[in-house]
Amino acid sequence: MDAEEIEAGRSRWQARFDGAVKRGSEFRTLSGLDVEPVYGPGGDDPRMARIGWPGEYPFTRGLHATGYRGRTWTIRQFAGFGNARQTNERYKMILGAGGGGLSVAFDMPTLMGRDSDDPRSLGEVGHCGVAIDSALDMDLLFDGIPLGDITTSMTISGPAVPIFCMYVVAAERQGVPAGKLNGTLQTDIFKEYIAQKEWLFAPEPHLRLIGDLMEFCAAGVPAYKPLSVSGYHIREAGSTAAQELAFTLADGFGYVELGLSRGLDVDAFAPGLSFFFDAHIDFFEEIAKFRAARRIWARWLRDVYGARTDRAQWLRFHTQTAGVSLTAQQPHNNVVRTTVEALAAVLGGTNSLHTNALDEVLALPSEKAAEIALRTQQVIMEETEVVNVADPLGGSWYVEALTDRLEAEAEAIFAKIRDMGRDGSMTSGILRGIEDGWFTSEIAEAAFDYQRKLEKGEKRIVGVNRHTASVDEPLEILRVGHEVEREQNRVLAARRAERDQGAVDGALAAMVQVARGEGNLVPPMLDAVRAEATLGEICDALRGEWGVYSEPARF
Ligand SMILES: C[C@H](C(=O)O)C(=O)SCCNC(=O)CCNC(=O)[C@H](O)C(C)(C)COP(=O)(O)OP(=O)(O)OC[C@H]1O[C@@H](n2cnc3c(N)ncnc32)[C@H](O)[C@@H]1OP(=O)(O)O
Repeated sequence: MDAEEIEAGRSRWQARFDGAVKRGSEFRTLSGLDVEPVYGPGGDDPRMARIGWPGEYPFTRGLHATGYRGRTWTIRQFAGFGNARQTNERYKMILGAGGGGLSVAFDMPTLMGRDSDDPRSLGEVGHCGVAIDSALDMDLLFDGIPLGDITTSMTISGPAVPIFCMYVVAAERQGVPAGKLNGTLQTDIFKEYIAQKEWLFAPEPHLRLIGDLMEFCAAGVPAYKPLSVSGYHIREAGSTAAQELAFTLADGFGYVELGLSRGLDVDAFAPGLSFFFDAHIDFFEEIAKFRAARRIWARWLRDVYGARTDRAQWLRFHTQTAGVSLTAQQPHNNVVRTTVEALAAVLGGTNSLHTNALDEVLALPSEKAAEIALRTQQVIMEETEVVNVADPLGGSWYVEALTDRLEAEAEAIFAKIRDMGRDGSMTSGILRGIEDGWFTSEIAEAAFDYQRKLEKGEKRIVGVNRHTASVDEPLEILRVGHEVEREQNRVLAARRAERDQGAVDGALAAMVQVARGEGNLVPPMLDAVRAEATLGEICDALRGEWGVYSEPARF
């Protein structure tokens, strides 16, 4: 790109910047030097066609001309344990301490669409997240938290749609219509088959449910993001950065194809697709990964899927620091790891961020550890001045080269996935890759390779294979007692006794009727939830219709 074109780009950026709302008017270094909102080349730079300016295609440098001068990222700490009341208290603590949004962690029975009193739930209720059995639990979870004023993320994929319905019903009971809700539901079933392994049904009925949800939200809940396409679980299962990038974006393309196959307008539904990435410990590689992700997504959405609006081309993402990088040995050092990873996410332009607690490798975070994790973000946001300049590493020879390299790696993987399918679509390739165990074995190979390097000492972790002597004291960790399960089951039994069983049975039967045919499942599911049908009952009714899915055994 020649100097004239670069100057034209700079003027477009300037006009956008001037017209946008900023958080302040003076942005300086700690010692008082004025800083520009963005930096670019002084003259000719052939890389500029790929890099561009913040706020314009291909969005390598961020979605907004103002970067974090317009708005800083959302501090969104993932939290949930015990019952809805206990978690509600933690949310109030997070919001009181400056958290900007909420993020619900559900317990294992809920994630698998089982009630707390299901025999399979024994010993798991409230352990890795909060137990939610019915809309009444959702009411308690957000008691005193106005759902019309806050964005809430809910991390659940197998039973995402019934949980969404409970959220909508809890909002209705607060007097907030569905159309006013803003937030995110994970829903990403591809990554369940690929990495996390928490599905309910075979891919086909799951994709039908997701299509129903996309359709429902595009029509009536416009600000809501019904899908958060996740690379986090893929990376945490052991993938490389390039695999995380490529598998996640490929999954995203699969959901775009799903929307298109339902006859939806890409400019209407694509803004509802958001992303979720891992921020691992290799600082520059992670920054490059985030920048490459935005660029690839914008290009594919525009050139392959025909999106015309910026919002449909935007890749918005949440980041969580890498759980797998934390160590049980010398756990206080985890604060340092998390800080470095969080800074990478911020320099990569994350829209929302969770910082892990130092004890998360041992248990769910204690209140003190959760506070330190939150304060870590606040130190970065308030003290370091990194929020003054958009994409501050843009133009770095190293970061730009890594961004290009990751993009090229991802493109090669996309081609492989497409080739695996029957019809050249990404969806067909993904489904084939799932069926053949291709994704799982690619990730396993990468994880094995890393582990071998760690054991040979080629990769180093402080406290694990380097600098192991320590004056560690045991940490006090959060324990969820079994009385939580007993109490949850007592309350559930009482609710079942009090509700109108005829209404529940009728609503479930109506929902099954739609499941058997072709209508949208969200409205009848909402009715079942309003009648106080439980999560397990709703999912069991669908299991009765669609069966369950078992992964083909592979050696
Ligand atoms: C590991 C664990 C497990 O499985 O156990 C998990 O999965 S935990 C998984 C946890 N997952 C999550 O927490 C997912 C969180 N995801 C999200 O919150 C969303 O999907 C998100 C990534 C799009 C972030 O949404 P958000 O509301 O926090 O932030 P946004 O970036 O959308 O910003 C909010 C509004 O401010 C606007 N805005 C932002 N920055 C600017 C700026 N500089 N100038 C002008 N406007 C701006 C945005 O356009 C938007 O408005 P407008 O809307 O009008 O455009």
